[in-house]
Amino acid sequence: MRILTPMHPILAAPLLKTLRGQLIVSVQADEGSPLREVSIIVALSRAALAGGASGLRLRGGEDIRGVRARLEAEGRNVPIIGLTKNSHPNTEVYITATPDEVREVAQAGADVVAFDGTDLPRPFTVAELVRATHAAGAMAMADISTLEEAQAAYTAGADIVGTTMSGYTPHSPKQAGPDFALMDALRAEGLPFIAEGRLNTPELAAEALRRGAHAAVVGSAITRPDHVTRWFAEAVRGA
Ligand SMILES: CC(=O)N[C@H](C=O)[C@@H](O)[C@H](O)[C@H](O)COP(=O)(O)O
Repeated sequence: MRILTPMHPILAAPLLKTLRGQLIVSVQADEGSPLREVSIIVALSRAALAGGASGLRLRGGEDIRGVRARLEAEGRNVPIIGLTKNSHPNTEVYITATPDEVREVAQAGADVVAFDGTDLPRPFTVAELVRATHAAGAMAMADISTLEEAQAAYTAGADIVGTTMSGYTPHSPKQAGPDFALMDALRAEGLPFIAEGRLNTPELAAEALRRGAHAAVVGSAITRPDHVTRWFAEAVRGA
């Protein structure tokens, strides 16, 4: 049986309500990937929705516009979390780092803008990115790597945090699996969160929900066949 934490007031927003206990699929193709084409991102997104995803996480204005247009043509209104990556030079912060990027993502059709919510040296504060997001009419998701960053993001006005960056900042633990300790800490503090990062099996995604995640974002295991192939190839070669 699924155990969910009691509904936090912040989660009463209609969009977050529709995502409660649901799977969100991240559909991103990195530069150099054979999948780096808008039409492929659209097809992968439609496949994810056909399989039961309730929301999508997409990167860059082009992909967001492409998927939004196709879904609208089909009469479907699917929640989209949007972000940019590596758009701002000279910073370690690589997920949506500036108000301009926030606006690009929101104007392309994202309902939620995901941005870096870590303690890394950054060109704009989390509060500035929250303000830009709200001014653009979207909800603000801070991608964090620690409990302290989550607390600071909520203080700065974020609507939700994601565990996305755990394992990708120098001050968070590197691990092969999801950061369940971070999820437990967020839950213990009563902070709502979306679980994201290395939820590589259905069991791990379900476990994240049992540990109080509002929703689970899965990317690589569903939409990066090159990564999944590498997991298999390495296992086979090491056998
Ligand atoms: C750290 C970072 O850059 N994460 C990115 C954030 O959007 C994506 O590359 C990930 O695919 C996404 O977070 C989902 O995670 P996973 O692919 O592990 O299921």
